[in-house]
Amino acid sequence: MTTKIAIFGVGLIGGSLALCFKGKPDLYVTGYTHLPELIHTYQEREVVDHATLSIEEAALDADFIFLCVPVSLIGTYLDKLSHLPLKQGCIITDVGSTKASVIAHAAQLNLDSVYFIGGHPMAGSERAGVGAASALLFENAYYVLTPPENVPQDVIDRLGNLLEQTTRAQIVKVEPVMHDEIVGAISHLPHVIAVALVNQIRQYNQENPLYRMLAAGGFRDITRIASSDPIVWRDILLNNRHIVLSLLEDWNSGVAEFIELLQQQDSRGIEEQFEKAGAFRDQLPERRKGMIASLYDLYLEVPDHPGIIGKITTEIGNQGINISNVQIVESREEVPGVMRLSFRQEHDMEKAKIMLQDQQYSVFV
Ligand SMILES: NC(=O)C1=CN([C@@H]2O[C@H](COP(=O)(O)OP(=O)(O)OC[C@H]3O[C@@H](n4cnc5c(N)ncnc54)[C@H](O)[C@@H]3O)[C@@H](O)[C@H]2O)C=CC1
Ligand SMILES: O=C(O)C(=O)Cc1ccc(O)cc1
Repeated sequence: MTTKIAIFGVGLIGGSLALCFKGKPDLYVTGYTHLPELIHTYQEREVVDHATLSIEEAALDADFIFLCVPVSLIGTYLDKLSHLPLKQGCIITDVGSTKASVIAHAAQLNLDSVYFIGGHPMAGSERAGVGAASALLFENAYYVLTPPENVPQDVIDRLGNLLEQTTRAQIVKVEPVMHDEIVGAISHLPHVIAVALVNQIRQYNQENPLYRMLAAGGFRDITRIASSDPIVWRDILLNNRHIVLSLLEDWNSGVAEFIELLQQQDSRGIEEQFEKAGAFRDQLPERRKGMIASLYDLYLEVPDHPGIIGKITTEIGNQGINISNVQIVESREEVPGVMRLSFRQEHDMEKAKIMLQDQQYSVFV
């Protein structure tokens, strides 16, 4: 029997889930959008089996409904769905980056013979929209579920099994408030810091453009998440503001401690800060996808020939290897330029490296 899945908001996360479900035996995916112009985009990109502007058409016969809209809209769609005669046993879930307020909202609704289970795939990227969606996004990542106590285990398993089998993520159950505290610290706080840091440098750069010119790999890497979607992040930060505010106070204390160490020229104290941080960081799991995604970079020397960038990227594309980003780090006349190719998957980077080395390029990881 066909299992019908409705996705509300086929953007980065909704589109990636749709790509995980679509084409699997006995799964049929309908994408709902509020924007007529997106219907064509969904169809052209073949992310869903069917696209619709009608909430009823998407929801009424669905076995699973995934709410993949910005956090401030999850409650709005839950309200709308709660007034519809949904299929008995239907599981509604969301992918929002905060959980406590969504769970509290759902608990107040009169959901008759349907279930709500909060969800949060702990993987993503700084990009937004269906164009950035990928079936591989959640592979080897954690996928948090926050089921309310009154949801039977076999219902939780139904959602967990669907997700594990299609996304290849690992399901973990976490209590919603604890989820928001931990995710606040490992994801929301780093996003605020990255944005504040980039804006600090942006101001210096207005006086002197050498700042941007000289900002190389390290700065770019630690600030990648500052390019995240403003609407999605406005919603996340406002929704989790009490936790983020408390984390920012702790951050201020950490900065004040550093100021003091520098004012006192406390050499040992500065060393200790690096030692403690390094020891903790070295214990982070290496191979698993974390909240903040890695990019795998390859560098290669390229002669300054017209068309060379197109040639290299096309050859890599022809091998079915996905490039996430391309940048020319340096290119001057008479001097070979250095091209940086970034990949989301380590195995893509490895495949590209071997292919380029076979073609006699100088390649560095
Ligand atoms: N960006 C990331 O890496 C991650 C995001 N999330 C969560 O996933 C959710 C979606 O975020 P993304 O996919 O990143 O954003 P996105 O911007 O790529 O997708 C949002 C989708 O919502 C749709 N949408 C916007 N307003 C709407 C409305 N009024 N009615 C119906 N649809 C509407 C958009 O058309 C788009 O398809 C958010 O709740 C976010 O917190 C969760 C994990 C990772
Ligand atoms: O770009 C990155 O690495 C992220 O941090 C992606 C991300 C954004 C929001 C989430 O709730 C989870 C993951």
